[in-house]
Amino acid sequence: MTTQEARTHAINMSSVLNTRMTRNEPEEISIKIESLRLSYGQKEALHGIDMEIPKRKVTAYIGPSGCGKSTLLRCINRMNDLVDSVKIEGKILLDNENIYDKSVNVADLRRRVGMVFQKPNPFPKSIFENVAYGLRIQGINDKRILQETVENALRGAALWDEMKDRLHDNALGMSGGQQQRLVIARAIAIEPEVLLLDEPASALDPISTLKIEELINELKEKYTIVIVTHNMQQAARVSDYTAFMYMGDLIEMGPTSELFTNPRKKQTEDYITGRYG
Ligand SMILES: Nc1ncnc2c1ncn2[C@@H]1O[C@H](COP(=O)(O)OP(=O)(O)OP(=O)(O)O)[C@@H](O)[C@H]1O
Repeated sequence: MTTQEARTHAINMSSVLNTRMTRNEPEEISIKIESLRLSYGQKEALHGIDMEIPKRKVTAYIGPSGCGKSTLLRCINRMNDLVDSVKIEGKILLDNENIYDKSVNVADLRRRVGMVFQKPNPFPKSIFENVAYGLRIQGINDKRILQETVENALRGAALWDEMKDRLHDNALGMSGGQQQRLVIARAIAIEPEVLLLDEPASALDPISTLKIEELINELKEKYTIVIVTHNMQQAARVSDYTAFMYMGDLIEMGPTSELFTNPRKKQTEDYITGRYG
């Protein structure tokens, strides 16, 4: 990219941000990551991350492929525990409790910290049963409670109006964008505190992407949201805070408007102006 192109790119980014205010007031913190190191076998993928994630805000992780965004995201609900060779040191405090403490029940943790992946993964069941799933595995089978929860979750995921007459149809018959909102409804049905979104819109068309972005904006009223995205415009549109990662390190984190218009580190500037990545 030429210097002129980089400048134009930066101007485009700042126009995405032009309605956003710089935030300096202290935020309530939901998640505190302290000296987090993670290795897959002999290879260290996170080299000691310290980060504070504000409550009921959207925090975006950006950075070049392989820098550790998804790995860090998966640490927040201990999904990496499922990888055989993994070794994790450090702490992640969720409301001041270390989620890596031996006393922590991982199933409880995953109820508090829901996750949505890049590819929608509904179960081959009805729309209703997909959303009710989390309640059913908690042993809740009361019809009235299930109906109320499913309706609220579908409303919360902006799907109710589209789906209210199709609740007993198979979820696999929905479009990709609808399936992704269904998976979000499934996640919010059990009222988590945190929602982790790993590139939730990268497999979707532009209109479905827009719907997911609008949804994220609404969901942050109730949930702390952390999103991994490859798309810097998307990070600029949906997030309040952005963390730029590079090769297993957190390079800088700050209010999105500041990070994109006035990055403190040269590596961040090079990345957001498209010089690498
Ligand atoms: N299950 C795994 N086993 C071994 N190595 C892994 C595993 N998952 C990720 N890695 C390695 O850890 C590093 C960080 O990967 P990660 O997927 O977290 O990066 P990322 O920034 O999310 O990348 P992308 O944007 O391409 O998804 C990479 O070098 C990757 O190859």
